[in-house]
Amino acid sequence: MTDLDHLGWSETLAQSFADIAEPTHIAGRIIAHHRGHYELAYAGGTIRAQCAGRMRHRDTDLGLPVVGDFVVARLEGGGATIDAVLPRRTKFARAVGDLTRHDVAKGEQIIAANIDYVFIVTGADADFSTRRLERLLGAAYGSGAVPMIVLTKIDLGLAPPMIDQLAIEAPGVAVHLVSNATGEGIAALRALIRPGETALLVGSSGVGKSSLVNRLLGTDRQATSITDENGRGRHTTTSRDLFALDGGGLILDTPGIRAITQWQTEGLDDAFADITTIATHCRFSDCRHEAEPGCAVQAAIADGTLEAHRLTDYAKLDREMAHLARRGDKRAEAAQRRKWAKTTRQRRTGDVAP
Ligand SMILES: Nc1nc2c(ncn2[C@@H]2O[C@H](COP(=O)(O)OP(=O)(O)OP(=O)(O)O)[C@@H](O)[C@H]2O)c(=O)[nH]1
Ligand SMILES: [Zn+2]
Repeated sequence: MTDLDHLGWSETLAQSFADIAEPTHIAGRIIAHHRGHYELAYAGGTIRAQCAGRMRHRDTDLGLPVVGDFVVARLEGGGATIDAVLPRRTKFARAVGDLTRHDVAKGEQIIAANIDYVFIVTGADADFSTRRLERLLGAAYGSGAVPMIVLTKIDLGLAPPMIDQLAIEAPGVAVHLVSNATGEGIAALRALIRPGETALLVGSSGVGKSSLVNRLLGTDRQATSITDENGRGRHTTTSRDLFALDGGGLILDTPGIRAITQWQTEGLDDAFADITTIATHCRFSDCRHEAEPGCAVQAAIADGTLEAHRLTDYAKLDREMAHLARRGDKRAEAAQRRKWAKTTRQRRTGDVAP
């Protein structure tokens, strides 16, 4: 991964670079973001990089670099110093309530940039969470990239209503069937990502994202990111989240994205912890708490342990969130979530609204 074209470099980027770069500058793409530094791929290889001090202390429009960003940097002292982030074509973001960190601009935290596809990975053998799918679709549409659903583990069988359900929940979204165990569908998926294009993987823990990355690469990336010195595994400094595929496409699988399913229900599930806790006892995992048999939430209302208005509020929020997620309006969704979290907090503690 040393050629800029193979990293997704374009005419537009070249123009933006030419507009601001000085003769000592190089262009590169962020392939990993660690606690105190970045890994930068550029024409000369891969190098450890840090942001220039003035970038960290000034509020730029683009904020600090994220994985997938193209940046303007200077090589110095065996490393690189990043002076600017080039304009992002697409950005995958999560809304945040806490704006104290300076990588947070305009109420959203950008997790990955310049992606072309969002692969929503889910196991074909298990039921998926409608709400999670809606959130992921919303975030994907909000990013500007094209969402696609990747059903893994088809060697274990396809949950029969899955395809019909997806047609309803994710209309118009392409569904790809793969098996990381047998390799079925992998070549087709790899061919879909054209040279220079980047696909971001999202999905819950255990759905097979790591296995999918390894399959797409045709090698075990763990073996490439860990050195075995003295028989003990040790992470090297060259770990990366962005991988180049044989066909010229790129895939992005970042730890930041892995936390996504937690934040997506964050706030909401906190505000309605009473209901979500009780709901774990519902007979059906996708229980809507309406008239389903074995609904623990309805039972709790019937025996007086849960007030009926809690469920009414929850259902209303759920409908609104689903609507916003369908519209792909990430910001409105976040505002709505904050509003609800606040209202329910006030209701529960008896505070008076300001
Ligand atoms: N049968 C079968 N098993 C699979 C397939 N893909 C993944 N698995 C298994 O599912 C488990 C989880 O796979 P991972 O690739 O670690 O899942 P992940 O999404 O990366 O999970 P996290 O690292 O927790 O985010 C492992 O035991 C895999 O061997 C598949 O297509 N078929
Ligand atoms: Zn229920």
